[in-house]
Amino acid sequence: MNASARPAAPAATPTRARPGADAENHEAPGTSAAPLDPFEAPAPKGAARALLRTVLGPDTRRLCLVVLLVLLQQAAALAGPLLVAVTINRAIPALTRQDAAPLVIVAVGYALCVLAAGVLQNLFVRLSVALGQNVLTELRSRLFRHIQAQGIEFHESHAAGAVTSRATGDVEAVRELFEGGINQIVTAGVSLVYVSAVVLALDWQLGVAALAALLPISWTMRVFRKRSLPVYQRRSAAAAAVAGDMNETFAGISTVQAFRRADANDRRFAVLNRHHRVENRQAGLEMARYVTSSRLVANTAVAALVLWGGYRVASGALELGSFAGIALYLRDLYDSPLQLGGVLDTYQSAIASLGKIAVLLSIEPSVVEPEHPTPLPTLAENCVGRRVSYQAVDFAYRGAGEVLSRFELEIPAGQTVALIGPSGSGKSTLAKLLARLHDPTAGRILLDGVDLRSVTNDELRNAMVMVPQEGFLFSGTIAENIALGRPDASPEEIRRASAAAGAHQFINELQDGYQADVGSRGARFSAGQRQLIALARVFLVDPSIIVLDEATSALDIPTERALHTAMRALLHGRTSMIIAHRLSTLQIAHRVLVLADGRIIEDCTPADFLADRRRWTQAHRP
Ligand SMILES: Nc1ncnc2c1ncn2[C@@H]1O[C@H](COP(=O)(O)OP(=O)(O)OP(=O)(O)O)[C@@H](O)[C@H]1O
Repeated sequence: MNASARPAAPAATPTRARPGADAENHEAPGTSAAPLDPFEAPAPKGAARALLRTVLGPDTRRLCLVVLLVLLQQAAALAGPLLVAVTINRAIPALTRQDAAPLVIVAVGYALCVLAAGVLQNLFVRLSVALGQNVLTELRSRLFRHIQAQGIEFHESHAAGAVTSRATGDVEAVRELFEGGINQIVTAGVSLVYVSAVVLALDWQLGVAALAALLPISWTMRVFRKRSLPVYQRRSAAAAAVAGDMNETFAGISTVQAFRRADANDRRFAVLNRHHRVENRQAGLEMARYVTSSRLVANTAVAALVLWGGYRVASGALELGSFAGIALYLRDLYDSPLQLGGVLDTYQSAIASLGKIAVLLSIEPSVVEPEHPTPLPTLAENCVGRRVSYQAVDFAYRGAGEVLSRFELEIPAGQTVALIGPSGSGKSTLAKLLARLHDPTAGRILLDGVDLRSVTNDELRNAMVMVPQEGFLFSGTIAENIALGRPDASPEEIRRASAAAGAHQFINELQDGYQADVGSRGARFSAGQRQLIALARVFLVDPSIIVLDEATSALDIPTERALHTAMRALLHGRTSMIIAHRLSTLQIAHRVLVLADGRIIEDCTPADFLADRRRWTQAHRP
């Protein structure tokens, strides 16, 4: 359903309905009853990490190398305070005894450490960026393939924007983690272990006290993690709702403007946008609370340790150098968890996003490739059509009532059937089942005796083409658009197909002919021209079965005539099902089926049907 056609208050998809409604009712989003839609389901525990493991799988060796580099880099980078301790405890007393060697060794060691830390850091960043890019590329490819493989049901029931947001916005959150977050997490983790060991080695008593202060710091971190995960999940859903609303509105901008929906849309968008702001602020507040409380604990601990350490030096229990080294290390020690907390924001966001990506990737397509395919019988000579049989077909859309019940229909090979009937009578459902955009809930549909579910996608692609009502043109040239179903077609084949469809003349009159750019969604062509291009596509594929949803837009008489001539030529000998929106189209058909409430109420010839034109009006009465 289009944004513009939808009433302002309740939204069509759960993604959008929830945030809007929540913002108005001041309820916590996500606290309502569990959603039926798997797309909206919370990620199962561990799903995000499991997904990360599978995408990181091929890069395990590179990952090990990154870890090794971090270990070495941190050892070099954190050597400074240890060298200060050695300088005070050993090198300076040696110098007072005229022995400069220890001081020179410490100075050279320090310089080497600084150099090594820089070089290793550079290598580590390069490797981890490459690793991150591999993960992101793999995630995007998986998502694109998976979303594209979903049945039409999935796409009809989810706002394109919400799906796109998961494929772009959520991947973006993972990108942030890989482009800095992981660096910091790994560095902070390694530094924590390393500094703890050195501090304990310098003075175990002061070391134990310093480490004990890590407990309250890590407790504040755990509280933050627990509180922030749902906040980040809600923020991510709110962002998806905003993206979804924008996407849908702009996709249907002509209807928005035709129905003067701009103000109503502004109001609805304002609700979603406010909700997004509230969730964003909430996430920011969580972060601020964490930073303040953990810093307070850390600074109090440093003050207490310096006091006790100073007292131990004065009493001779601790060397001055060791005390200085520990004091210098305290900053690194307490900064590590604080730093970890800082990047936890990125980490939590990324894990929430990975969870949502994992949920999307776990949704099984409603129409799947057969495990044990059956090939379609070879067509007899001079026969281009195939026999179609609907046998005891039941069908219901997800979450909706039954549309077809024990539906039976036989279409002999080569017959053109026109479907007519009031809106909602099941014409499109019947056509979509034949094109295998959905599978029957029960019963089966056969092509020359073979169940559609047993035919491979490759074979089906060549055997059947569905021409939707709106001839959608993709960005690119006209030639590329005509060759959509057969990208390997030669320019001559493309020209012949468009000539057969009656499109050659107007294409030829364009400045760049077949190389003309179609522009945004083919807006530069009339509805009739787009239909002719759509028919040319079908000529090129040369299928045995055609399912055609006739365009409803009014065409002028010459274009309609051209379209009918093209359709007559295209359908000749093939089995076809046309959802007829024009009385004149019935003349192309061999048979007319009148549907009502998912049943055939009349099965007759066009001549019989047309004998009484009033029946057309009756058949189309909603
Ligand atoms: N995606 C969907 N989800 C749920 N119900 C649907 C969906 N698509 C169609 N329906 C319902 O199935 C029934 C048959 O719809 P269908 O689109 O097949 O009718 P139609 O005869 O083609 O109508 P129209 O001429 O208006 O296109 C209707 O009650 C409709 O509301």
